Amino acid sequence: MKKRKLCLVGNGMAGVRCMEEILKLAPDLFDITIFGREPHPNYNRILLSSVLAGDADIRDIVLNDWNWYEQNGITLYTGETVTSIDAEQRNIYTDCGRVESYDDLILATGSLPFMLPLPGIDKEGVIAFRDINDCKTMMEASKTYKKAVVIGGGLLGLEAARGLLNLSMDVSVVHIFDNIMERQLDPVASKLLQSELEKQGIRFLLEKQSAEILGDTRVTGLRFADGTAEEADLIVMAVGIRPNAALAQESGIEVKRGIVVNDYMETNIDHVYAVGECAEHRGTVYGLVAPLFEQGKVLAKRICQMDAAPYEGSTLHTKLKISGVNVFSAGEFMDTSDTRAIRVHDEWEGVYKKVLVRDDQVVGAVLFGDTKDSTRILEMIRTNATISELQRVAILQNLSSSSGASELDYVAAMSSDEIICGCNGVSKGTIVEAIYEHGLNSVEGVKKCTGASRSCGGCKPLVANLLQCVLGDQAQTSNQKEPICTCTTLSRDELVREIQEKCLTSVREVMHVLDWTEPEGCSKCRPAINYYLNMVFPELHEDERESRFVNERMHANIQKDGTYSVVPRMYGGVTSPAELKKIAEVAEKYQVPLVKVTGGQRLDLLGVKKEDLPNVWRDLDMPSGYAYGKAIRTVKTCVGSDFCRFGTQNSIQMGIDIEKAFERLDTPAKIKMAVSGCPRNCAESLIKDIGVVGIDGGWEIYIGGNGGVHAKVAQLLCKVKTNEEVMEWVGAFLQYYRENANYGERTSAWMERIGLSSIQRALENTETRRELNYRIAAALGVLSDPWQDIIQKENIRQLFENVAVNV
Ligand SMILES: Cc1cc2nc3c(=O)[nH]c(=O)nc-3n(C[C@H](O)[C@H](O)[C@H](O)COP(=O)(O)OP(=O)(O)OC[C@H]3O[C@@H](n4cnc5c(N)ncnc54)[C@H](O)[C@@H]3O)c2cc1C
Ligand SMILES: NC(=O)c1ccc[n+]([C@@H]2O[C@H](COP(=O)([O-])OP(=O)(O)OC[C@H]3O[C@@H](n4cnc5c(N)ncnc54)[C@H](O)[C@@H]3O)[C@@H](O)[C@H]2O)c1
Ligand code: SF4
Ligand code: FES
Repeated sequence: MKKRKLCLVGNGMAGVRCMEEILKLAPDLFDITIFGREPHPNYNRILLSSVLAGDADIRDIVLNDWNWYEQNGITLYTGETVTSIDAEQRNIYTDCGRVESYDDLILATGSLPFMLPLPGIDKEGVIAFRDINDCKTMMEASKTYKKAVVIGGGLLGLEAARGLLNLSMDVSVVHIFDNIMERQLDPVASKLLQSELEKQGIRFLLEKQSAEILGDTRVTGLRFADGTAEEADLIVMAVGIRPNAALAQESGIEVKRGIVVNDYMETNIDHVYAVGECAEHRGTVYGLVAPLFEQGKVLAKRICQMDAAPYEGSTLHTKLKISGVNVFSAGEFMDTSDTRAIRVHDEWEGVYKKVLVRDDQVVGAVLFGDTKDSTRILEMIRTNATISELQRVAILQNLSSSSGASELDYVAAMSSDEIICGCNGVSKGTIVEAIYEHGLNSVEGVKKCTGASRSCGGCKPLVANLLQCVLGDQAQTSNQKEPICTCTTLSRDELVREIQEKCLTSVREVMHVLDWTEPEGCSKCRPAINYYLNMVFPELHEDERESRFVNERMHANIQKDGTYSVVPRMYGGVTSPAELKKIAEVAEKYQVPLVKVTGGQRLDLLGVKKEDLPNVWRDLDMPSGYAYGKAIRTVKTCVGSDFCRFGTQNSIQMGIDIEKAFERLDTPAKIKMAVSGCPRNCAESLIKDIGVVGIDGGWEIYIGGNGGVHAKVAQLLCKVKTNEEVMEWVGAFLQYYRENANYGERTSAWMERIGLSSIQRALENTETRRELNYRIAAALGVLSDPWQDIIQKENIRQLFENVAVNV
């Protein structure tokens, strides 16, 4: 039978996904030709945010490489724009003079970024963020220029801003309303997000109407309608998108906001279909991939002349892709007169959750700080589930949050038709079936087979947990190779191995010998390499302060107003009248505006001027508390058996001993510890990286707790009888973490990745613990107090005083 001729205009995410569905259903039905304006094969546009943020490489975001087109017999024309359609003759015409006939035509031309029609818009340095080219322009600009302004505080603008910040630019976000992401978040969540992003270093200019782009040939600033202005070397416009429907309109196809389609993605012209962001369905134009992929499935069936359920529209749901910031929004998010809300707002933990209910049906949700409930709530919205009074009470108190259950418990409790991958609509049941049927044991395998995690990647941890749940130790969830940054293809383990084998002893040497693509590295890899060198060769490698983050270079925490905070070491949180007097005198002498007790039981002198730091340290004459470093921070203690009538162990002394033994030690991420004298746990040992709890006749040691944004309850590592054993196990655990975790990875995340049992297996061997303690002693042996070093050594002090503060 003669194949029908199928043409696709637009080589993007929606069109090519629809083609994949068609090839799955009827691989021999069509002779396929694809036209794409961009000079690339189909790539994952979503991950451009990750490329900009340095978390992915452009080479890794290709979805269908050149071979895929060839293997499927597809003729592909890239860098070629379709300029008109003759629907009567069924011909299309391109800017290269090509004429192509078709039997069926799919339009998937996507969107165009909206550019505000401001005077000066055509100046050099004013761009959108839509494609690989824009991404490259931003990365290039960051090498020469410092000040970026992003116009638009929506999803795209915020992800662009975070990426530019990672590229070491100063970033301001200009937003027209008082609340950012007002299309997805209610005012409470919006303000929480703004505050979190401000902490990360993004500046917000709210309720600002842009009026003019300043500069001669290149942009130098942005002027607002209120007369104020903001300096800018680069302006990124992220104020929304418009369906790219001009080609269709000029060819006589019905267009309103987008190309008008019915429930089968058919336009008003026979044999012409539209899918993706260019299409308007029942008055709605979508700008997220999940609906576009749903549309593609319906169209594929229709075009293959198979029975297809109509496309009836989608529930919108989205997550912001900024690492460390968890934001989810689905369906309705603003309270109305006929909705009632179930709300949780924990200001300590920075968690806000709101679920909107109308007539006992969940119609929307906003989650900030903890988004683990998102799949479950989305399922309720999608299926119009009615909730009982009991469910209403429990809806935000599920397994994932306060009860301390693990991520694995959470995924185990999901029902089989719950969706794991929102972008691609893949359920838990489908993945489990694929794992068994195809013998899959990795996230990559699941991705290839089911499509789960192929788009935004946000569901990867859930897929990994599901694999572990189904396969236990057989699951390969931790050893997938991930380069440490985009300057190299080397993973953390490979880098450490190369350092050891090639005996590399400086950051520069590592970059040179291991063929770094950026000769100076980036803000992600430089501190990481410095840490790995310190860890592998503590005695050989001289710490490279210029590779450290600003707080570690300054040995103090920089504050909002540019001053610093100084936290002296107070072992176990114990002080004395003499010490308190000294601190009070220093605070008075240097007019320290605020003295505060920290969460770790230390005294914090806030607001110290940079130039006063060395003198403050000299006058204090106390060791640094390392409150600024990826290092051993504090050991919090309770009153313990000496004073407390419930105490079974001397927690104060144990805390002091631990702190004295391991102070100053560099670790992949900060380490907080606590010792409680009995299971009442007054020192909150169970939310610390290491928590020690006194019991009758000994101690319990807990690991992997976290009291921050990603709260985690610590898990029991072991029970021991003596104080010496506590020191031995704590030392071994610390060194094992130092040697195996990724730089920047807290113990809680590391443990979630590799599993408690693998740590227990490694440390249960006495000989291993002995060797680990031997190596930690070597690392500790070369450390000295940094404050004293700066005071005593003139050259370091000068260096310190001249250091450029680069946040
Ligand atoms: C930085 C960024 C981050 C994003 N993050 C997310 C996210 O986290 N989650 C999410 O769901 N969505 C996200 N999106 C949105 C998502 O990428 C889009 O919804 C999706 O790519 C749209 O697919 P599409 O095929 O309709 O359009 P596109 O992917 O834009 O593809 C259309 C293609 O058609 C080509 N074309 C247009 N006209 C012609 C012509 N006349 N001839 C030939 N070729 C033509 C265009 O050059 C383009 O390559 C993000 C978008 C960006 C830019
Ligand atoms: N994580 C994700 O899901 C994700 C990430 C990036 C992009 N996207 C998608 O890409 C598309 C583009 O994103 P977007 O953020 O540009 O679109 P958007 O329409 O979601 O947001 C644009 C924002 O710009 C603001 N704005 C409008 N005019 C302005 C002006 N003159 N000055 C300042 N601010 C102004 C709006 O109030 C709005 O908040 C959307 O479809 C979005 O869903 C999604
Ligand atoms: S944890 Fe136990 S020993 Fe420590 S203060 Fe509380 S009750 Fe007393
Ligand atoms: S949720 Fe986006 S890829 Fe799975």
